Amino acid sequence: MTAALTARGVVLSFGATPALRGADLAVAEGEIVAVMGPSGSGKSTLLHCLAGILVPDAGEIHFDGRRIDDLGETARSELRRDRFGFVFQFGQLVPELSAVENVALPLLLSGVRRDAATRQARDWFGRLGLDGLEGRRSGELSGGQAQRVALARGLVARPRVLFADEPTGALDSLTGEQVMELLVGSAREQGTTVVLVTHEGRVAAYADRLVMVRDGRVTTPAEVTIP
Ligand SMILES: Nc1ncnc2c1ncn2[C@@H]1O[C@H](COP(=O)(O)OP(=O)(O)OP(=O)(O)O)[C@@H](O)[C@H]1O
Repeated sequence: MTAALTARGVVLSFGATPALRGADLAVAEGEIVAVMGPSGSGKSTLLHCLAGILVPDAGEIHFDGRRIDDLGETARSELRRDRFGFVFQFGQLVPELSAVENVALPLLLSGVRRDAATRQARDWFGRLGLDGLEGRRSGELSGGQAQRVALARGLVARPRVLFADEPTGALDSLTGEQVMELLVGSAREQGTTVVLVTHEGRVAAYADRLVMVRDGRVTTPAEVTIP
């Protein structure tokens, strides 16, 4: 297996609160990995370390064979902009922008010209069943529609890795499943590796593999059930 993304012995505390205590995870190229575990166990912190948002106190993060946790802030933010996509629980669309402008944003930030960025962004509306909603602002979209727009924004720049933190957490189960179908379908189509944090078993079931985070460490589900 070629690992796209690896965490080795990652330790991180917030002040006196330990969040990760030696987390190890290797995610293969194109793999969709679900991360589950109790509240406060360190799932989001692990995702943020893998994505170069947080810098571990100890341990290493490697992406594409290159160590990334020791890069400076600018290099890490360029890496996030050029190689990674993100979808969060509440979509976090920019409320002042239209749906299509939100989707085009990552392309514009990467230097794609506005007309080309808008064209590429528009393509996603048909693919995700959002035709006709291009001009709406986030306040004029349902939760499921807003999350599909957020998904389009996360994938439009064809990231190598999509980080999804509770992408269905604010949706009812049917809408959540529709979002997951689109997320997984689109990621597979473009070969995007996915790290998916979720509380829901039925959401995790879309992944190729499930790992558990407990007390700041990664285990497999089998290890958890062995007494
Ligand atoms: N910014 C922060 N400042 C202080 N403590 C934090 C911060 N972020 C997380 N923590 C603490 O670190 C630990 C791990 O948090 P994390 O958010 O990674 O857990 P989680 O498994 O994602 O939880 P949840 O499922 O509730 O979202 C928790 O004890 C949490 O309170």
